[in-house]
Amino acid sequence: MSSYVYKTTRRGVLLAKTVSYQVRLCSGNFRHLEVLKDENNVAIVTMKRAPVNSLNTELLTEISSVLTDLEETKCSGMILTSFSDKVFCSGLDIYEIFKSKPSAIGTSFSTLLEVFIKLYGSTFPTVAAITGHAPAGGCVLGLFCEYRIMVQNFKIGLNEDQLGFNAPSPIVKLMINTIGHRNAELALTSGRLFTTSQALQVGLVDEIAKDRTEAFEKADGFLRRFEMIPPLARNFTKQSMRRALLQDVTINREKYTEGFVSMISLHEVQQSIAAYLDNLKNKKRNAH
Ligand SMILES: CCCC/C=C\CC(=O)SCCNC(=O)CCNC(=O)[C@H](O)C(C)(C)COP(=O)(O)OP(=O)(O)OC[C@H]1O[C@@H](n2cnc3c(N)ncnc32)[C@H](O)[C@@H]1OP(=O)(O)O
Repeated sequence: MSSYVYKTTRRGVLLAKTVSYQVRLCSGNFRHLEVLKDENNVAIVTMKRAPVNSLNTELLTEISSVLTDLEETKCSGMILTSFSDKVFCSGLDIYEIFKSKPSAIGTSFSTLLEVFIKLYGSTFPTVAAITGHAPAGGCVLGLFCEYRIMVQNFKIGLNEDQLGFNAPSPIVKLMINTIGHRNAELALTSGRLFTTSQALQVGLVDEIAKDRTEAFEKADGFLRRFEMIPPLARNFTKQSMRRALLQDVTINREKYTEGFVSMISLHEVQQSIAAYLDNLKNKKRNAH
């Protein structure tokens, strides 16, 4: 078997071309995720929905159920990453929000908010090893984590305005909390995608890695910071800092979902998405 297994150890992270007997698979049968746990109960959750990890409802539901499993099994930390060395996650599956029924758009967005609540509010430390581009919902997944390490020479950001709609308010708040009001306003209104080094400068990511292996070493380093910190204290502090936003999303999930569906269903927005998709296809054609 030739799949790679990333094994965290006290001395760092080994990238081993092996099926490691010390790493066990998390329970659950996932189509788009690989979930490994090491002997310290650190989980490595790898999204593997080819080609670009677009977040359809199925993938979002799988992420949500892994998060429940990790809480139940008292996971001591989680690294979220991608199978791809080019794309971390391309955001919501555009085909679930383009020319789709309101109910499908609603389910997709509501499931994203479910992941928001569980990942942003997790009791265990979380880190995103961003091994490639992370536009829109891809950036959002990273923002749900506590720390972001991004491989150099990719792009990340909330480019929703380029698609013709705006990022909903809890996502805007998350961005403001991360990069500050001024930077967030400038970035969001222009749908800006930052290069890895620009993202570091503005605080959208916390560290840069030269490649996947270094990203994992740094992710492991982040998790090891908490080895000597009592988990209960750490979690109380985390929850107290995140409570306001978590409560807002939990209480208003339905309202935010309805708002998102209404916005996406607008004729002008659907036209913008169509133009964006054309542009994406043309770029691809011109590249060949
Ligand atoms: C703010 C939060 C509120 C709502 C949350 C989120 C909203 C969203 O997330 S909307 C989605 C926004 N996403 C994007 O704008 C990303 C668009 N994609 C890209 O920029 C590039 O594809 C990417 C840089 C990710 C990768 O580039 P390449 O490696 O060059 O691949 P291709 O562009 O050739 O793409 C391959 C294949 O995948 C399809 N694709 C890409 N992104 C998506 C997507 N988000 N959903 C569905 N499908 C996607 C793309 O069309 C290609 O398909 P084929 O042409 O059939 O091969």
